[in-house]
Amino acid sequence: GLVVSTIIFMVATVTPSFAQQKPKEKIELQHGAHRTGKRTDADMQTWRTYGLGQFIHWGAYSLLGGKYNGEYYNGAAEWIRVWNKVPNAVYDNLYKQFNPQQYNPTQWAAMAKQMGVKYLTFTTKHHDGFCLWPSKTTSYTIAGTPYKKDIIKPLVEAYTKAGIDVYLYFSVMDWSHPDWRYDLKTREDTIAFDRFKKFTKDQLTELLTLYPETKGLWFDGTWDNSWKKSGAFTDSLEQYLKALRPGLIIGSRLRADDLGNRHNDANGLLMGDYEQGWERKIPKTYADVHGNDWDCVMTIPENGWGYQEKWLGHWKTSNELIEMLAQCVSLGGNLVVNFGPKGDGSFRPEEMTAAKDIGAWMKINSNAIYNCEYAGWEKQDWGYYTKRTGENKYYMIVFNVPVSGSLKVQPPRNWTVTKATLLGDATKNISLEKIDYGGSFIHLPKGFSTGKPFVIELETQKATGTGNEQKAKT
Ligand SMILES: C[C@@H]1O/C(=N\OC(=O)Nc2ccccc2)[C@@H](O)[C@H](O)[C@@H]1O
Repeated sequence: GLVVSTIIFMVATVTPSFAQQKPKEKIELQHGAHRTGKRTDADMQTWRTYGLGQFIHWGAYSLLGGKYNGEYYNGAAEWIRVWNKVPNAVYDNLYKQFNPQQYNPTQWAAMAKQMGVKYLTFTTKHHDGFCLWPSKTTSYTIAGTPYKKDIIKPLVEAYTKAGIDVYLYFSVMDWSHPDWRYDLKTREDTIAFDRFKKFTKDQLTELLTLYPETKGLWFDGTWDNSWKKSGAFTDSLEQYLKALRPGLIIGSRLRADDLGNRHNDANGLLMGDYEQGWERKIPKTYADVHGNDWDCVMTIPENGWGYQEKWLGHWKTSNELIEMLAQCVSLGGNLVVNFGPKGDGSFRPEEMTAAKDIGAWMKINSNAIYNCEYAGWEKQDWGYYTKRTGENKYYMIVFNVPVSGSLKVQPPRNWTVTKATLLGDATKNISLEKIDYGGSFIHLPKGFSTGKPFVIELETQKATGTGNEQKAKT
């Protein structure tokens, strides 16, 4: 009776209630994240302004285009070497036919410039190990092909000259190297993989030395246990590369922490300058972004990054790609659209059309994409908001016009919209009707339709007065 209830009372008062429980203990890590929050330096600020990027996957796999002996591989074309119908010896000798007579980096850069991309990510070496630069670390390089010449140098020069920053993709996993290991199970594995790590560091040193204009490295092929068990090495490698090239931008696919965690360390902190997990998928809400910088890399077909003669499944239309671009920028990220040139260095028509259409749209609407960030306004069904960094300027990127022809805008409390301008056709008379609580309706002219997404630029200011002044019809 009394004794028991007294004991229960005493226990209850000394045991912190669930809500008051101490935060999760921080796990001591030597090789976890060394920075919390975003990078704030100028190089990273520039990275945030890009909005739109181009990925290019090009290599020996481009010669096959996802096809061998008249049959199509139903996986990603740049992975065709793993298809049991392609003998490794056949694949590993393909490079002896690599002779892209239509390779014209100046034309590639011009197409990218017209498309409106601000950065390029280019495959220097994919999982097959074939190097598109004349590396001294292996004979499996462009120097051993009929083409002979360095692919990367003229590409970096042409894109840099066109005002497009260059980032180099590098696959750690290298199927061609005898010391590559998927896991470290024996002492021999560890000895071999130590040689492999030295080889990797040497190749990366070559890339940063030969192409000093490179703004960053896009790592891939780092999901296997061998790499997850090499946390200390991944940490020292990142520090070495950043010392070699101060300001270098490296995403979250390089590192592993002391316990083999990737992207986020055991304390949930991002290891890398931006989150690199958004591959062919886009965050749904701002919460999914966890306060990180991030970009989404996207194929135009459903999957497949290297040239594939037969695109599998659905091919994204230009409007779908533009909507993905709007979604990414509206959530504080960049969209990087992938192109897979053919073995001869030419682009397929669908990719050239996508570049042209996106470029035409960007010509009118790029103010809603470049130098923009997450707006934080209540999302509406008509599309996505972006905000110009450092200014009180907001953009509505509209994909779905309601049957009423009126677009609702609900700024945060105490803010109101003072002006609405249609980009590209300021004469189109759209009218702004103020409604309760700082909100507005933007009325589009009857029968307004551009057949493609359009942008309305909003000027805003802090609301004055009590907020119940007459609804001014402007
Ligand atoms: C950009 C793509 O990157 C890859 N792989 O990406 C991933 O492994 N993505 C991934 C893996 C685990 C979780 C989430 C994404 C490559 O295999 C592919 O050929 C292409 O180069």
